[in-house]
Amino acid sequence: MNVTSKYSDTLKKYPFTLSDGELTEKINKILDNGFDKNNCQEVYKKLYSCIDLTTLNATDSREEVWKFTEKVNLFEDNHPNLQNVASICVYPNFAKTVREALTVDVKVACVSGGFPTSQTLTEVKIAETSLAVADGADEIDIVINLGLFLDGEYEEMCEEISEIKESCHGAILKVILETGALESAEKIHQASILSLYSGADFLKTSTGKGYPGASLEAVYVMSNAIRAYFEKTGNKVGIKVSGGVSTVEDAVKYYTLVKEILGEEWCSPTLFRIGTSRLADSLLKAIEDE
Ligand SMILES: O=C[C@H](O)COP(=O)(O)O
Repeated sequence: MNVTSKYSDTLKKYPFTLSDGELTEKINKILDNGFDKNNCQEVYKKLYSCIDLTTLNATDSREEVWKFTEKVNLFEDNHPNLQNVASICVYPNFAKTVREALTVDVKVACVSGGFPTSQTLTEVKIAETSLAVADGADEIDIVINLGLFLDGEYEEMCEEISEIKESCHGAILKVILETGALESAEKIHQASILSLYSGADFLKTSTGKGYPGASLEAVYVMSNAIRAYFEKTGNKVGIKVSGGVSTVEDAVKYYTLVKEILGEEWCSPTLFRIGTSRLADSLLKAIEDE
């Protein structure tokens, strides 16, 4: 058996049969039953602790990233009863700055691998990842090679992810599917399965750059892929919702889908994250308003 058929065979073990109409119906049913009970202060607090607080601007500088980190440091003095965000997510050239500035127990996450397009040489992706980890990154967020995936070149796509995983040297690897660039729910399902079998510790929806961000459909499909993979292998992989998540209502909807599909165990920063540059203040306001 050659390697290409290995990945095609893996996909055959995870058939996808939902029509778009059925997908919408299933999502609506989960939200009708679960949204109201999750729309409460306890969940808002949990959601805050699941945030990957993100700054990914072309204009980011060491000084700005340092100030960004200081706000996270001060959070615990100002909100002694709340759990801090899970991580600060930056470009890899700021790993050292965040690591040096952090005085609280929050992870350093770096986008890598030619983020956000993933259009660079594998060797560059590996070097970028190793250097970010050496500079203090605990977590690495990379995008799949979308061109390879859409061309059906699964072997090359998966081998590259596995090689980058090795260059993480134990850091958590989040694999971004860029779901807004995929053509169907079935493609999102297939990209999920391939990424899971390539060593992803988290599946992540979107980069927040250039394509539509997270959607309920994507999170439903990815959560079900993670569940099916867990049932077959016993491996628990996390899910990160990102790209355009800015309202408390949207965050609670995503939480509700993940909780109903994957269960309570997935509802903590170990297995659930929201990557966002905009949600934190709204969530904090909702916590303080209640
Ligand atoms: O990885 C996280 C995303 O880039 C954040 O996207 P956002 O700026 O739309 O919240």
